[in-house]
Order: sequence, then structure tokens, then C-alpha cells
Amino acid sequence: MSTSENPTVRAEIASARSVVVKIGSSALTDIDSGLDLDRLDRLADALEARMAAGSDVIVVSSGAIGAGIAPLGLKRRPTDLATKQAAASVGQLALAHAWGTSFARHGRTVGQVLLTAHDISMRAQHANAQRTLDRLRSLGAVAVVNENDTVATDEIRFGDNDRLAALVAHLAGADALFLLSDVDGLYDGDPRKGDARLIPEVAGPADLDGVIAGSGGALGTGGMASKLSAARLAADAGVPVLLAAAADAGAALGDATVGTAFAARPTRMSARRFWVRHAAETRGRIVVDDGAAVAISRRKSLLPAGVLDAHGRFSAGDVVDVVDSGGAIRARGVIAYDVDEVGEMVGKSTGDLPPGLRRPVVHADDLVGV
Ligand SMILES: Nc1ncnc2c1ncn2[C@@H]1O[C@H](COP(=O)(O)OP(=O)(O)O)[C@@H](O)[C@H]1O
Ligand SMILES: N[C@@H](CCC(=O)OP(=O)(O)O)C(=O)O
Repeated sequence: MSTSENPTVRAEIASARSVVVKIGSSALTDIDSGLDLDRLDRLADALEARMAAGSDVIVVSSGAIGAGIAPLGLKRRPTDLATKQAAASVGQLALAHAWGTSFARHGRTVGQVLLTAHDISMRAQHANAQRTLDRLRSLGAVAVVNENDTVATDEIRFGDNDRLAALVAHLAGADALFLLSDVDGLYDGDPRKGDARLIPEVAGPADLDGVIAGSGGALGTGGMASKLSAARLAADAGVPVLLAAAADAGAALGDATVGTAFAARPTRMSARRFWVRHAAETRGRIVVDDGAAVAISRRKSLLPAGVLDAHGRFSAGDVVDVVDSGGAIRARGVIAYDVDEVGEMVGKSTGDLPPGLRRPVVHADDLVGV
């Protein structure tokens, strides 16, 4: 640990009562030989030790696609959706069985929980998933979560399990998130491409200046970029993150002295703002002029006069992206009007609009910067 580190972040992670532990494909599977059962046993041992020390644990396990490659006679990780889904359907069965067998050595029962992004974005499904996770926990069973790959489509996929794990940490009210991979922490550049320095702690976004987050291995999905965006998502939810090697699971889950520790935001984002920013599905896009882009960056409401264009099929109450005239997403927010009403505002100043269309398009309380 470097002397410049804030020891409280690692102490918080080490003593967290409720934790989510995500394990990447690259740490669990091999293209030729499939699942690494010894690795799973060692992980189950480390997870069991954490539970014996008093923590509740939820596992987010990747590896379904990786585990389906060898049984289907494929030579590499598939890239098209149908073959990925076929591999996941074969591999998920093996993966869940392997976790069940590893934990059974400790007399522990596991439950499989498969989720899609859509489930997390819809309040009813969200609440049901929350209840299932809670009840498994109170019954002493370990939830093993993965994306429901066989029904998720390219448009609605979480994209990677790092994000899924951060959303589950939020959903479950966890106190810490572990991202266990084949790399022993965050480096300032891709460690496979030469000299790179390990970054022991990320206190805030400024510590990521100059860091190059590269792609993943042959089995991983999102690479380091997806881990950084998951760490940001967790930080917004008030959850500190430890990124470490799965091979160091004992030390990571024991006293959190290895890997890279990411501090949470000093004040947790409200549940509503978190949902707008990270969980809700967007239904459209509002293009705004430069003045409005500056105003929303200063946490002001988006007013009708700043709207240049609207795209999508949204209704009042939906979440939309707010983009500037160059196409960059500046914020997400809950829109106060239907798409036709927003269309009527384009090119008009507030005084030219009927009274019913003069309220903010997105109120500042419902607008979250991206
Ligand atoms: N800046 C970086 N720091 C650490 N690892 C990096 C970085 N850039 C790219 N990587 C690569 O990201 C990989 C981990 O991502 P990925 O393969 O998606 O893992 P997982 O399967 O655990 O989700 C590592 O093998 C590493 O080589
Ligand atoms: N649901 C997919 C997860 C893919 C994924 O995100 O993998 P990884 O980048 O290794 O966490 C699977 O189980 O193969």
C-alpha cells in the first residue's frame, strides 16, 4: 500500500458488512479447457471465510459464454449474438452447477439469479429482484447472479458484468464491491503493452487523469474501461470498490490490502438521481443549444427556449438523454412533456409559447450530469 493512501477506504472495504463480489470470465474460464474448477473452489473458500467473519455476500459470476465454448466445439469466444446466447445457455448450466458444488463443500446452498438491464430499470422487477436477493440472504444461501444472456438483446444488454455488479451492489444496499479479474489492479496503461504502474488508490476522478483503460482479454467483455465506469457507478451509489486479481481473493476479501481501492463519493447520490443517471432506460434525445448546455452544467433546469430538436418516442415522465449541438451527451433527465409538445417548442422563445408549455422541459432536480 502506498503511503499517500487513505487507510479508511481499505478499512471500510475490509469491514463492510454486506458485499458484492464480481468474478470475471478471464479468471474462471479457459477457451480450451472451460471452467477452472480449482479456481472456483479457492474462490468459494475465500467467500466462505468472509461470510464466517460476519459479512453477507452476493456473487456476480461471469463465465457462462466462456464455459460454453469447449462443450460446443467452438474455437474462440463467439462474436455474434445468437452463438453467444447459445454458448451462454450451455455454459450457465455448467457455471451454476460448479458454484453449487464448490459451495456444497462448505455445506452452503447457492441460488441462481439471472437479470437483464430491463429488469433493473423497471420498478416492479427491480423490487422483486431485491426481495429474492434479500430472502436468499436471510435463508443463508449465496445468490450467484449473472446477466440473463439468452433473453438479453444487443440493445438492452448490460454490456458487461462489471456494470451489472455495480447495479446489484446498489440494489442490495451493499457496503462494498469487489471486482476480481485476471489483473491485480488498475495500471496507468494496459499492462500487456509494456511498462505500466499500479495505481493503489483512486480517491476521485482526478486520479484517473492520464490513465489508459484498454480492452479485455480473449474471454473478457469490457476490459478496464468497463471496470472504471462500474467503479464510478458504485461510487455514485456510495459503495467503495476493490479491484484485484481473483488469484488474490483471500487477501482481497480478508483485509483488502491488495489491488486498487476506489473511494465512494462523500455524499451518496439520491436513489432517484441514481436511477435517472444509471439504471433507467432512455426513451429519446433532446438536442440543446450552447446556452442551455452551459446552464445545465451549472445545475439549472432545461428551459423550452434552449431546445433545438427532439428524437425518440417519449412521453412525459420518461428518461431522455440531453445532448449538445455537437452530439455529446451532457446529462440525463426526466422529461416533463411528450415528444410532440417538445416539437412545438423548437425555435420559439418562452414568450411565444402557450402557457402550458412554459414550464422547464427537465427540472434541475430531475437532471443528472453525465
Ligand atoms: N489500465 C489497465 N489496467 C489494468 N488492466 C488493464 C488496463 N487496460 C487494459 N487492461 C486489461 O483488462 C483486462 C481485464 O479486463 P477483462 O478481460 O474484461 O476482465 P474480466 O473478464 O475480469 O471482466 C486485463 O487482463 C488487462 O490486461
Ligand atoms: N454474461 C456473460 C458475461 C460477460 C462479461 O461481462 O464478462 P466479463 O467481462 O468477463 O465480466 C457471461 O457469463 O459470459
